[in-house]
Amino acid sequence: MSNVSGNLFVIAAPSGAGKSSLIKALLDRHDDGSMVVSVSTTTRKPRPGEVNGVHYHFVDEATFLQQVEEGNFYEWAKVFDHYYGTSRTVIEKTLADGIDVFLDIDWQGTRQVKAAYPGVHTIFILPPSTEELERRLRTRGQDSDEVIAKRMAKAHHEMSHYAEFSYLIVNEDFEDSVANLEHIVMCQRMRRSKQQIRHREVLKDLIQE
Ligand SMILES: Nc1nc2c(ncn2[C@@H]2O[C@H](COP(=O)(O)OP(=O)(O)O)[C@@H](O)[C@H]2O)c(=O)[nH]1
Ligand SMILES: Nc1ncnc2c1ncn2[C@@H]1O[C@H](COP(=O)(O)OP(=O)(O)O)[C@@H](O)[C@H]1O
Repeated sequence: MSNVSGNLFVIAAPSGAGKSSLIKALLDRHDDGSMVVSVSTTTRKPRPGEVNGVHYHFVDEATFLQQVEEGNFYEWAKVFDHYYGTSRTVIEKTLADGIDVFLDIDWQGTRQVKAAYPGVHTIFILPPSTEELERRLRTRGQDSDEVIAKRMAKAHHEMSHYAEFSYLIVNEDFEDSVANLEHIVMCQRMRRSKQQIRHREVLKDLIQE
């Protein structure tokens, strides 16, 4: 167990802007166990290729609402007619172990996390245009026309909350966006370790305060 707690990052975006791909690319670059993405619980049905426990914990509505009652969620919200929530114990334990945690959640959940954990770093991902957003949803090829239409209709509302976030990344060139995301994460890591080292005895020795 580390004596330096991990950083908490929220990454939000309209569906299809690229947040899951960006988080995955960043985690692939840092596969030393120093950062993880939280696996949410949802009542949405799995898409082809999605694995229970890896992409989401897929549950029915009664199970989800029971977990709400039991206070198991750090935050939860209804998005696109389905419930989504973040496990409380996983977040708290992972951060306490010194591991950085990413939450891929919507603006409603972000508000709850900011209230519970003011030190959270919030990042919003924008697509370069509405047309490109729709193109990405279509090329992802995992949602029906009806679902895509619903997601596009909600996109402007989701994007209208961008100013509630500390950082903004326009995901045009994918590699540039991963580099920007990595920069934000590394800067926060350095700030955090500097803050925590300040209180250590060893530093007193080094600078002979
Ligand atoms: N509040 C909240 N939102 C979540 C959670 N998990 C996923 N979401 C959001 O729910 C929305 C839909 O997610 P999903 O169905 O996977 O679609 P995708 O974003 O298009 O891949 C996205 O905005 C996610 O960020 C969660 O645990 N809490
Ligand atoms: N910068 C980019 N340029 C082109 N396509 C992208 C870019 N970023 C992501 N994509 C593609 O857009 C689609 C949606 O990305 P995804 O990560 O699933 O979005 P989200 O998690 O925000 O819903 C995927 O097919 C992904 O490969």
